[in-house]
Amino acid sequence: MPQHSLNLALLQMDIAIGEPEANFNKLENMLEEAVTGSPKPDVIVFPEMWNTGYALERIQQLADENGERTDALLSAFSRKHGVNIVGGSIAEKKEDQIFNTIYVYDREGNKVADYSKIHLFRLMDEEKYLVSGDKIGSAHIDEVAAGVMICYDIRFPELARKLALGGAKVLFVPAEWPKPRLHHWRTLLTARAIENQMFVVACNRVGISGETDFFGHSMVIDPWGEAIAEGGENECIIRAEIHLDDVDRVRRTIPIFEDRRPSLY
Ligand SMILES: O=C(O)CCC(=O)C(=O)O
Repeated sequence: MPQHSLNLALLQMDIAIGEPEANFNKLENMLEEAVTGSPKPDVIVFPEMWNTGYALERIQQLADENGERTDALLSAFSRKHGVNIVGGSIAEKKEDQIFNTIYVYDREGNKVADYSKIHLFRLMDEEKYLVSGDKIGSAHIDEVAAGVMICYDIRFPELARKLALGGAKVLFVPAEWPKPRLHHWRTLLTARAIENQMFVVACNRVGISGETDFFGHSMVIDPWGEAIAEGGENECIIRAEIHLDDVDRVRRTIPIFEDRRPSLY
């Protein structure tokens, strides 16, 4: 029987650019804080590229080789604390290729899904240093069907729709989304929630890296488009409880999935 509610903890962290050691330490501290605080989370989420930040010119040296260090930490932590993890994303090195990849863990420490960002963000030169993934990301978290995507991916409504049509009721979005585009961030996340009648759980970073200033504003948005939690611009843990029945209720109220006309578009 699928779980009917999930307690979430979003680690809205600052990221030290090009310093995996500092970032692993920071993450471990915030993970401890997340599981010792109340309510204990069912799912912990963190931002995009949390291990290295956008140190793209040195990414070949800095990226996690086959994700081994990340896997060791997140697998052990999720098993020890019996918690699901949507592990932000990391710079992951496979042979000489670098991917921007999310790992998802269940409460037993099993890696149940991975997803490498499929839309690389040219404004931040991602396409010059990273290789895009070639599959979409979905997972079951305590039997709840979920989709995962990364940052710029939210500008592609087809992707969220495909995940929703595949059954997803919750969409997790690790991000490093900078100023000045707060209006885009909030609007696009809210639109993905409303049009797909799903929860959107988006975890952004805070802090300044070089000339780029990240505004945080991590959000949990319900299937009616209301923000039920939103961070400010400081490092913090954002907690929220989501009730999965809300998805079915909204989908019954305005049955867009029955009213679609895919033969016409
Ligand atoms: O689409 C945007 O405005 C921001 C995207 C971004 O920063 C990213 O994908 O890393």
